[in-house]
Order: sequence, then structure tokens, then C-alpha cells
Amino acid sequence: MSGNEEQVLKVAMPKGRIYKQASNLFREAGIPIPIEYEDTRKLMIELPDAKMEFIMAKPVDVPTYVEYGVTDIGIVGKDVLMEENKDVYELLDLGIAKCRMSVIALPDWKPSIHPRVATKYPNVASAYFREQGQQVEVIKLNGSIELAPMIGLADRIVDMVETGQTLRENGLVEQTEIFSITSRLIANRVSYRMKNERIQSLCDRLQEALAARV
Ligand SMILES: Nc1ncnc2c1ncn2[C@@H]1O[C@H](COP(=O)(O)OP(=O)(O)OP(=O)(O)O)[C@@H](O)[C@H]1O
Ligand SMILES: O=P(O)(O)OC[C@H]1O[C@H](OP(=O)(O)OP(=O)(O)O)[C@H](O)[C@@H]1O
Repeated sequence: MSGNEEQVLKVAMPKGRIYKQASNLFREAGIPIPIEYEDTRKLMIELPDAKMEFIMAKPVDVPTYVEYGVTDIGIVGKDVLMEENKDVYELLDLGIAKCRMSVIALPDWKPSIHPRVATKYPNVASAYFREQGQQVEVIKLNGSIELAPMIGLADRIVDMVETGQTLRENGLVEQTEIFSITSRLIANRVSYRMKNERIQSLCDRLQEALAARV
């Protein structure tokens, strides 16, 4: 890394579906991060002129990098923030990668004596059903969650809905929306104090870029 170490702002960017929207927003804010990174396996991007360094992280790991301070800030979905419950500051709602967390079932769902709920988000699901006063067994899956009620692993699932296409194509219905999701800018607590001016100025630029969109 070149330049003054103190001044470099380290950012954890999520690989996958958030990257494109987040990188568009950064470019609109005047930060020339590449549009695509998929054609390389490079996991770090340095922007010496902007004194910024980006790491390409698995989305679910972004709060961990930020909590440990190996990056100063990061971008992450509200779903991951709720599930991971890390000790970080949530600075800005970026309004990108919109979707919602919902309870989903087959159309003929009926309450059962030993209800089972499959999800990628066991903490979110457990907290939700606890608040509802419903005792359920939560089963953790890592993907293709919609399969669970279809093949009898669970009665219901807690999962994200964006367009609703996955539900429609698999004959499932949304029972309840638990919360809406967008991506957030988060910061390490120490970095927020030590690099406050840099982080604040980035927030201002991102907010201006967001305001210019509407
Ligand atoms: N349709 C959607 N389904 C899932 N997440 C979505 C959707 N639309 C927006 N998002 C947001 O994108 C984030 C990252 O999703 P993405 O699929 O890239 O990562 P992931 O779930 O970790 O995938 P993988 O495990 O395949 O790497 C989610 O945490 C959520 O905030
Ligand atoms: O409402 P839709 O627009 O259909 O989007 C929702 C789907 O997208 C996500 O799955 P993802 O693509 O991340 O795949 P996976 O979790 O099954 O790996 C989510 O878990 C839903 O299955």
C-alpha cells in the first residue's frame, strides 16, 4: 500500500448482487471504483488518488471485517446486519438492493403442533417467532430455502423476497413481511472516531449522490 497509512480509508464491499449497485453509487459520488470486477479474481482494489482501498468480501462477512477494524467501513444488507448483530455503527441507508424479509408457506399451510421453520437467518427467525409468542424449531439452510416447505422439511420459511418470482414459480405464498431491506453503510467504532472527517465526507458525498438520483 502506498501513501500515508493514516489517511487510507479501507472499505469492505460485498461481492455478488450488491456490488454493481454499490459501485454505481460510489462512482456517482466521484469515487472511480471499477464497474465490474467479476472478470478477475483480484480481491483488493486500491485507489491511490482517492486514498481508498476496497476489499471484495462475502456479503455475510462484511460486518465481521468492520467490527474487527480491518476495514474502516463496509456495505451490507440490513438482513445481514440484523442476523449478525455485530458491534458496528450503521451510518447511512443507501437505498440499494431493496427486498424484504418475509414468512413464507404453501397456500394450504395450517398451524401444526411442532412447527418447523427453515431459513438462512436463524437469529432473525427465532427473534421474530419469540416476539409472536410462537414456539418453533428453526432449521438453518444455506440456500434454495424455498425447497423446505415443498419437500416437507419445514412448514414455513423465513427468507428474502424481491420480485416474488421464486415464490410464484414454486407455488409458495408470502404470509407476513417481517422487515424491509436495503443496503447500509456501516463503520468500525474506533475508525469512526479516528477517521471521522474522511468517513463523514464520504457520507456527505454518498448522500449528495443519492439526493441527485431523485
Ligand atoms: N432477491 C434477493 N435475494 C437475496 N438478497 C437480495 C436480493 N435482493 C437484494 N438482496 C440483498 O443482497 C445481499 C447479498 O445477496 P447475495 O445473493 O449477493 O449474497 P449471498 O446471499 O451471500 O449469496 P451467496 O451465498 O450466493 O454468495 C443480501 O444480503 C440482501 O441484502
Ligand atoms: O423474489 P425474488 O426476486 O425471486 O428473489 C428472492 C430469492 O432470491 C434469494 O435467493 P438467491 O438468489 O440469493 O439464492 P439462494 O439463497 O437460493 O442461494 C432469496 O433467498 C430468494 O430465494
